[in-house]
Amino acid sequence: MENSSQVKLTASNVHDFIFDRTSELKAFDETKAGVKGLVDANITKVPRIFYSLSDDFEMASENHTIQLTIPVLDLNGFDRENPARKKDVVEKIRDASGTWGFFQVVNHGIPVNILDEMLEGVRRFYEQDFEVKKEWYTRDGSKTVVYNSNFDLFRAGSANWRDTTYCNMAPKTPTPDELPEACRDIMIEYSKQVKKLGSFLFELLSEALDLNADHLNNMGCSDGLAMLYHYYPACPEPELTLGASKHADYDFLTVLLQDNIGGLQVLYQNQWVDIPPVPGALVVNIGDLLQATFFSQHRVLANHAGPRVSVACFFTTGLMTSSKLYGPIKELLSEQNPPKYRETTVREYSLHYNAKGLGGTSALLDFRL
Ligand SMILES: O=C(O)CCC(=O)C(=O)O
Ligand SMILES: [Fe+2]
Repeated sequence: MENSSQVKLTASNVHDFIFDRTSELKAFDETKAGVKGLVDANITKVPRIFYSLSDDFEMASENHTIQLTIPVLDLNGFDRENPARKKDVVEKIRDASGTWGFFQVVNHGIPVNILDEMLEGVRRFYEQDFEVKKEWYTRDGSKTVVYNSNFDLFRAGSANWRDTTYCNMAPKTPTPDELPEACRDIMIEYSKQVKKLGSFLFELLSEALDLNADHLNNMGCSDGLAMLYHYYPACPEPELTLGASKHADYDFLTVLLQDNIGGLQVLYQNQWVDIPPVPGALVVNIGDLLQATFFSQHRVLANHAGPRVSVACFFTTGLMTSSKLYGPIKELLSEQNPPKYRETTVREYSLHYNAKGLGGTSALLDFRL
């Protein structure tokens, strides 16, 4: 018999039982304090807007059957006059890019004090006085510096446990007074160094693809550099949410600097594999626009141990408004290797990616031929 005190769900009252997600998202956004603001307010429970969808947690890291690690490549002693050494590095890059879409590099030429100061600068930015920081909070993508929590807050299935700041550093570098005082000098210095390293990596990647060394650089792959610095506060219930949902990057190549907390994982043959912090190393990952057959999908776990900080430098193109088409590299096509994706402009691809947000199916799939 039906219990009369039990309320029955009907078409007219169903909305009372489904939490008003949009209002909660809006309220959170209006605080301009991000996830860090929640933690500073000493919350002990993760708000529902951050609950991950179940398929985000599919294939949890506990299910690992074999212990795998992505390759760590030593760029030390790399010398154009030393063909044997060069051949070795190029082969390793070819291997790592083809199987993982990810590798780490050590002895990459960026001094460790610059890496440390970059991470320190990111901490200074997020941990500064809230009244100063909130002036940078915006969802207006035309601003030089865009700080907010979850660029896809109102589009994604679940919000991520992190705050992010976005800034284009090349081809046009902002002047220091356009950047946050907490980290302006190091943003300029670090991105200069990453740009140099990026051109070098594109040379190696070109050779790994059996192209002329300058092919990818000539295509404009290293002209544009977007810097994203993230802050993942310690999470009271890391089993309920993610620092970053599963995604691939929308660029040609990403150079990522992470601190020593950990949590970054790459999806490899249906398993989540940890990308452990290696002192002094930078993580390199192939973005969608350089992707041929593999998706280098990755995510970041939320963590009791935070805050965790990281800096992702996205190599795009200097020509965000250009109609230049990127697609299968003609030199690499053959009957056995037909084109898989249609051509697109960097602008079209970024807009499509942005509209989809993180956590869903890969944006690249929508460009399959
Ligand atoms: O914080 C990290 O380790 C990863 C960040 C990331 O995946 C991104 O910015 O696209
Ligand atoms: Fe990413």
